[in-house]
Amino acid sequence: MQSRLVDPTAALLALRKSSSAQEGPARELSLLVAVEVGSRASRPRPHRPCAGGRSAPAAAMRHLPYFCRGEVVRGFGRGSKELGIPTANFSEQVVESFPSDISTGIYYGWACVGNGDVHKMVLSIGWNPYYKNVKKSVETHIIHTFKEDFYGEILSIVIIGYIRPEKNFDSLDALISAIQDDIGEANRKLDLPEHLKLKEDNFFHMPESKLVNGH
Ligand SMILES: Cc1cc2nc3c(=O)[nH]c(=O)nc-3n(C[C@H](O)[C@H](O)[C@H](O)COP(=O)(O)O)c2cc1C
Ligand SMILES: Nc1ncnc2c1ncn2[C@@H]1O[C@H](COP(=O)(O)OP(=O)(O)O)[C@@H](O)[C@H]1O
Repeated sequence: MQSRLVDPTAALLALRKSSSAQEGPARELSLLVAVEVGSRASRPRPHRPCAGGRSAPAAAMRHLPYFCRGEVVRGFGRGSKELGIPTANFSEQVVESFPSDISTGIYYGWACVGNGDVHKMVLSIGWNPYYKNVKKSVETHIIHTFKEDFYGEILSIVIIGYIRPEKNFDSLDALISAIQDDIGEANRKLDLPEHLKLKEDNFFHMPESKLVNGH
């Protein structure tokens, strides 16, 4: 499934038509969350998305800024334990809803857990060549210290800029060091005024119940 941000009521009606097996508000919310993914075709683009001074693939840039919302699910548990850098994973359904031609690689943007504050983030899209994953994943490291895990919560992100392609590394230390550099780059880029604007976007202030009701 690939979908742009659409009128939530229309999306819900379309989904109701296509899935009659399970009914009820919880089902409606999960379906709607799954489709609440995409760039905003009608939204004026306030800036050209950035590529960290390097040339970024056109397939990365044309989809940015990219808005996405979905539940946080479990991954392999390596982020915290092996890297010391936890990454919140989206479900397979949300990963599949990304444009099929969006470049794999490392990106930066803004993220919000539930109705919490909006924080800087770095994001990895792809197969994690160092670990040779079989399934594509979309993983967000939020540049903030949380008191506890937030599995099952709704993570909202806007992807703004591309940093680099995914790479294999000779050692775990080299991978960690590259991710730390990405975090540094994201930190600097996101302080630019044109990026700060997206932090205030209404997307981060839409309670899920409103989306379900289509208001
Ligand atoms: C900013 C950032 C950059 C990353 N770069 C790479 C990379 O170049 N190569 C790679 O194999 N994995 C990369 N990863 C993915 C990590 O390997 C992955 O997050 C880690 O394996 C944890 O996965 P898990 O959440 O499934 O446990 C990156 C992750 C982040 C957040
Ligand atoms: N700053 C953070 N960024 C992302 N996830 C975080 C952060 N702090 C805590 N977490 C929690 O850690 C989890 C990711 O840890 P990780 O070890 O990568 O496990 P997994 O492989 O299950 O994603 C997230 O799902 C979230 O619940």
